[in-house]
Amino acid sequence: MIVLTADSASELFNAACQAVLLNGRAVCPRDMVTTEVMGAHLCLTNPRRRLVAIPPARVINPAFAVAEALWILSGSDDPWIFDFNANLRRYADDGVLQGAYGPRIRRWGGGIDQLDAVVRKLSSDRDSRQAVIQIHDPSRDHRGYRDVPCTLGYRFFIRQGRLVMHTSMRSQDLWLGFPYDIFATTLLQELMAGWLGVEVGEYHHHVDSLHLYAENAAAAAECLQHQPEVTEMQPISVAWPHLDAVLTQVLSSGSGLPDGDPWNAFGRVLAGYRAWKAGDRDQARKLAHDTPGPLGTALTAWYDHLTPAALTVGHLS
Ligand SMILES: O=c1ccn([C@H]2C[C@H](O)[C@@H](COP(=O)(O)O)O2)c(=O)[nH]1
Repeated sequence: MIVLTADSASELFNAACQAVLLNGRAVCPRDMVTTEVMGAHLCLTNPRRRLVAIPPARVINPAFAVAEALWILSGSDDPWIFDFNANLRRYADDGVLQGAYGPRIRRWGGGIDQLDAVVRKLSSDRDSRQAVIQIHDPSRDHRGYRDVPCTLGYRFFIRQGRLVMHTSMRSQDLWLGFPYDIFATTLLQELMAGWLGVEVGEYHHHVDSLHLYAENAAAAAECLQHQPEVTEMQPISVAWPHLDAVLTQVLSSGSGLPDGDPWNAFGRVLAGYRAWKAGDRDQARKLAHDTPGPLGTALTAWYDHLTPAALTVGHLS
């Protein structure tokens, strides 16, 4: 069991890499060698410091981080997400990621919007311990699909005027999964805090199997030689009744959102990445340059890091 606390996702990521490399044991599920720590409690004290960056050892694709977070929040399982990360296609059955979180969060059992349920629960009982979002679904997750959700669920608590969030994961790939998962979950936490009219509190990430695949172990060790980059994203919010309209706007074109609005920055990052994939490198770099804050810087870093070989095989995370 490891317990780590940090003020930024970058520092938490580096501390977790160190802990897994030092204490991990080899296991081989699905015939893939990993180094694993059983039981990890990772606490992020400032959830707006959600971007993992350990340049040059770990550079993430912020466009995929944004795209995946919005894809989940919008309740989607649409394959458009593969445009932002071609690797995900490998986990699809019938062209769809059967473990997609979005439909489970927004339409559990075909109808229950669990975001709405949490908003209502904590609005009516501020101290409640019942604000749960369930993701693991035994009626679907034992059917043999390739994609079984790694996240079991989320819990939310208002304590000392702040929204504290807990996530439980059965399985976490520290290298490929963690930077994107923590981006999405802490964005959900911040939006939920806004819906409830409270500040953002601590974020707790509980993982059963925290692992590094053998192919990423050397890169994880390399991270320990570099300083974690600490950045903080500007506060973001949207009124609960407007969530779906804003998501649709950002995901379609991003246009019409005011400059300086963090949703506008999300739209630019998505548009920039689409331009990059369409081969318009100048426009892609311009959009990254014009995106204020750490997201724009991270997107430029991602473009700089891409190699021609990586592009040809579509290996984009
Ligand atoms: O949100 C996710 C989804 C998947 N994974 C990783 C964890 C495992 O390495 C792999 C799924 O494999 P199984 O645990 O299902 O065997 O994907 C994550 O880290 N985060």
